Amino acid sequence: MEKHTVTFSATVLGTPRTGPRRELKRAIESYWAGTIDQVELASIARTLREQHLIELRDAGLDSIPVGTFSYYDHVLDTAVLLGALPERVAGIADELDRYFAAARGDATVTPLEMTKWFDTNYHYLVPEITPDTTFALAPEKLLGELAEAVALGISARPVVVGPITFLKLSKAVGSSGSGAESESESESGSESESGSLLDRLDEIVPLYADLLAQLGAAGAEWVQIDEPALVTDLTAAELDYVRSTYDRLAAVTGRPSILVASYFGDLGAALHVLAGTAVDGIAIDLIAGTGGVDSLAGVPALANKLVVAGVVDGRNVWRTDLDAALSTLGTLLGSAGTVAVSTSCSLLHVPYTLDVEPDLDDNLRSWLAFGAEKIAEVTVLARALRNGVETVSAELATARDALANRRSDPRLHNTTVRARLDALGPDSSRRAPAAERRVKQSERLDLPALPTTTIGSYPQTSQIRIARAARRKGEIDEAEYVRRMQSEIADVVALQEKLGLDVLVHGEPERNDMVQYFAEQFDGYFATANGWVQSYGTRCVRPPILYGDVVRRNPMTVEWITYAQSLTSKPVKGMLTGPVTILAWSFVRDDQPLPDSARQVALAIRDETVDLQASGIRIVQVDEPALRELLPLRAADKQAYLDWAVEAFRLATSGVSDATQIHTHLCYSEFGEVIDAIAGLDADVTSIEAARSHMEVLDDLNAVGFDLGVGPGVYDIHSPRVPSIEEIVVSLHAALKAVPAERLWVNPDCGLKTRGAEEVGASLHNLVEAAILVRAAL
Ligand SMILES: Nc1nc2c(c(=O)[nH]1)N[C@@H](CNc1ccc(C(=O)N[C@@H](CCC(=O)N[C@@H](CCC(=O)N[C@@H](CCC(=O)O)C(=O)O)C(=O)O)C(=O)O)cc1)CN2
Ligand code: MET
Ligand SMILES: [Zn+2]
Repeated sequence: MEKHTVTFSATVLGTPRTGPRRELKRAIESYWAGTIDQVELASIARTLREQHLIELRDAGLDSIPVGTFSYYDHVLDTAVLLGALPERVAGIADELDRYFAAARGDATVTPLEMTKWFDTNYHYLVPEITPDTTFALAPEKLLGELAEAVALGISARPVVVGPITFLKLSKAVGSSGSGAESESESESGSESESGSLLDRLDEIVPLYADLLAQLGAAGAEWVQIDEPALVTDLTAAELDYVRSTYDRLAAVTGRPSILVASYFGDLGAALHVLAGTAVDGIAIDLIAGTGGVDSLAGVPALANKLVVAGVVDGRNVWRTDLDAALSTLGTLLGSAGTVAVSTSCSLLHVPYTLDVEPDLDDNLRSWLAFGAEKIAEVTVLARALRNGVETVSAELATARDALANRRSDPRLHNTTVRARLDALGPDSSRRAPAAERRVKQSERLDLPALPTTTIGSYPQTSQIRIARAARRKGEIDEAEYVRRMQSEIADVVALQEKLGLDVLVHGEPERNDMVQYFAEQFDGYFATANGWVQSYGTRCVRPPILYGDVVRRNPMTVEWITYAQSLTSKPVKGMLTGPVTILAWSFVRDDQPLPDSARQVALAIRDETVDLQASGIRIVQVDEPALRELLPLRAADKQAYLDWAVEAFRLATSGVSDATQIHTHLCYSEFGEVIDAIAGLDADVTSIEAARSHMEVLDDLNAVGFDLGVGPGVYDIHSPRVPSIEEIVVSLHAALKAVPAERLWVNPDCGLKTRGAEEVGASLHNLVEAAILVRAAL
């Protein structure tokens, strides 16, 4: 390290930001609704930031990340920092409204595309870079947040998304002025097109250099440059870009010390490259990384750097094994110049604190650590390094006891479930050939060509949420709650009948969330009361905690679906969430392999499909929107994942007879790398997000010989815009070029729960009319 460097010992790479009680979410939504103004919003946001900074300092961190606050998304913030918002929002004079227009669109502007942040359930906005993009530094937000912290006397470390990651996550679009809609060639965004964008480093690295100098002048001792893209497979040319970029940034005069933060996996070859530059520190994820601490010993250049050791899991909720972490840190001291203790990644992905979870039993509580508890673990470990292990012996003993308590808990092993899974042979997850199933199903269902349907949810109105909140508080009893939900179901069924849809749904009003709803009904799962985690923008989820063997206590959906079916002679689809998605959107066990957990969840879902069938339900949809999300970041690990993921889905869906039609639904992703797996699911009908990708997914499916039913989404439900009949007709004709009419279904892109009732009625009306027109012309 350079001699001026002041080092630190305890930090985290980032923190949650929506507010411990979702205060920021509520404030932003109030601003959108026009009930508060910008001044009030800014003041709420500032108070939240300042309280949080003080908490982090008082907890004992001696370097505190700033600039990680966001009104919507940190990648969008980086686009603003670099002056790279799309041309189509440039005309919006107000800065904040321009920002929100880029994030969410408005009456005239399509928003940036949203996609998954690496293998997490957080979504970022994909910056669009055109040949005409002229980058320009806009550091006010970051400098402002730094100044707030400095004024509080806090040792603040500004955080920015790094230049390599920024360009790798951005998408190249044709030319300025054109919206995302017209950019078919680069719709697959980030990954495939990224090579070409790295040649724009020459334009943005000077801005980062300027930023570093300004941060140094404003009093920052350290800056954290996040480069999670470095844990993905990089070509030799890309590694050269890493080298030249950080050589250039390290050469900036008056800069703070530079910490390059990697997370979500191993740096691999990029570690040697980074270590060979003059950056001062590297943050290493010692949880997700499989190379482990020993691989660092072979990097002599680390001996003059600060290694920020991610030994506390930033993405899962288990209490840290402090003895194991200390041993890792001990090994690391042999290869690094200096060691600081940290979380493995930003705490964005975990809830704020266990303190607001009244329903946890003492045992389970003792096994867990949310944000605040993880910060405490970091400081204990840092104290052990600084002052000796004996100074934290009480904390180590508590951790040891909790771990022992967890290991011996009977809830971790259910012999019935394990015996049932052991008894299943490989044939238990195979159905009869698709062609045989098709014959039996079409006799039973008697559907027209191009059947119309929806993906499951209808608008989650405030009426619905108020009823659920009232039930939670005991203000209404179960019978009244059921009555209100049934009345919602009856409305949704009546609406679908009126619109003339062919396959109906019950609308999912009773579900707080498509994963949490099921987790609440499984043994082995704990659903939090306040464990909110940002999913995108102001939308949050409460990932449930899988801690033991999974047992379905009772049928979970049968009464709701059969009620809906009792109201109509048209088929109503049973609606379930698949095992991969249930796990992807949960905090999962770390004491057994994920595929083992997947089989347990799959068995529970399989039992539900069988019960639905026995109650007269003819179609069951098992959603797997997160299939792509869990795909490992490195090519070498992908196939093994896809194998167990497909197997789990098939286990969940092969308990029914040939005449029961299995649907699945996939969304939120680019499907290129998982196309074979989609075919492998062997679902009779697959509805898939396609509206924003111009139906290209259909050609990809054809390329792998897919010959089952498919419903490419014909309009984008992420926008309030009502699609016209004509444009849906155009979509359907495009689909018919790739898929014969016998296999084609007509449906939206995804569920309708975030939409308003009026636009849903109008959109579905147009969808049905379009299907009738195209059908007539077949
Ligand atoms: N787990 C998960 N991950 C996912 C998705 C998903 O559906 N689930 N979809 C994608 C992301 N899309 C998402 C779309 C919508 C929401 C969403 O609407 N979230 C809601 C919360 C949903 C929820 O849990 N609702 C509960 C609790 C609602 C609530 O806040 N109630 C109030 C009281 C009632 C009120 O005033 O509205 C309270 O508790 O304070 C319910 O309905 O019961 C929100 O942020 O507002 C989240 C993610 C990918 N990842
Ligand atoms: N059945 C679910 C729904 O319609 C599928 C959503 S995929 C994120 O909401
Ligand atoms: Zn979906």
